[in-house]
Amino acid sequence: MTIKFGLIGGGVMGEALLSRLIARGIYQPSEVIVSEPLSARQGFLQQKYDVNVTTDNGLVFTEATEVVFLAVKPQVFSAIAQELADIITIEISPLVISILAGVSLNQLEAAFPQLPVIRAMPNTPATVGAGITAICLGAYTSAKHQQIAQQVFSAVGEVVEVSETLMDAVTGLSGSGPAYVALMTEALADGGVAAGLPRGIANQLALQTVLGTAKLLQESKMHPAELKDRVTSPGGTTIAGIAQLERSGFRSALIEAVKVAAQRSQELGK
Ligand SMILES: NC(=O)C1=CN([C@@H]2O[C@H](COP(=O)(O)OP(=O)(O)OC[C@H]3O[C@@H](n4cnc5c(N)ncnc54)[C@H](OP(=O)(O)O)[C@@H]3O)[C@@H](O)[C@H]2O)C=CC1
Ligand SMILES: O=C(O)[C@@H]1CCC=N1
Repeated sequence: MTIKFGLIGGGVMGEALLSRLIARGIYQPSEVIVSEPLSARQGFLQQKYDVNVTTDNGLVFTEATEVVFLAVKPQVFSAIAQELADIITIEISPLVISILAGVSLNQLEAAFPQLPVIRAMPNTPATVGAGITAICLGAYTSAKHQQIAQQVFSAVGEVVEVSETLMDAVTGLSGSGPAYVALMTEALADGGVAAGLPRGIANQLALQTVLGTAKLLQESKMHPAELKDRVTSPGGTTIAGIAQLERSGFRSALIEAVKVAAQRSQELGK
């Protein structure tokens, strides 16, 4: 069978994408090739998903007819671009989708001359189909390429299209955001334990509070400030907790975290 989808880098995000694309039947396992340096990881991916595996990134480019998906760390991008320089010819024209933080369309188009390129930023909830991905289109893309990217990322959650100037901000917010929310969930549970709850119950209460609040905000379309007002009884417990969060700079800490992560994304592209 023809190989349609090539993945370079079968790590956390590569596997998240791969698993959903196969589970949803968007690509058959035999239509997929994954390039991975570690043989143990290769074996794992081959056994779990029944896909073709290789250590040869060039083979991924020459075999995949529809999409080559780049999911390596930004720090190895220039080495990979050099390695592939002789392979990129006008005879091959897959859509290149990169999820590398900070790596710009200019850099991608310089590495893959004349090829259609899409820069994207998904996030880890993609693993359970609850991700959100921002995409921006390169100069050689067509409506067909946009449609392919929409289909690929819709398999793992929501998709938004943004201008490239916003991609670092997206990375600082939704790309890195799952880690901030995980940290907050852990801290909420720790607070519960400090207040006397058993660990298991504290974890369950913290997790369902985060999940339920997100669901309520999404389904009701309520502004977060309105929800906060609804929870705070005059002279009650919540306003006491919020006053402490404000004294500790909670909101400003989150704002600064997103800004610093966006700056780091910019630096990674240099
Ligand atoms: N994790 C996240 O939440 C998100 C990550 N991203 C972006 O996704 C990319 C991948 O991140 P993530 O999945 O977390 O990282 P991982 O380290 O889990 O995955 C990268 C994979 O690439 C492999 N690899 C390393 N060098 C090469 C090479 N020369 N050729 C082929 N494969 C190679 C690694 O193998 P080995 O382990 O053997 O080195 C590893 O399996 C990054 O660019 C990141 O910016 C984007 C959105 C969210
Ligand atoms: O931490 C990182 O660099 C990557 C990009 C977004 C999430 N993880």
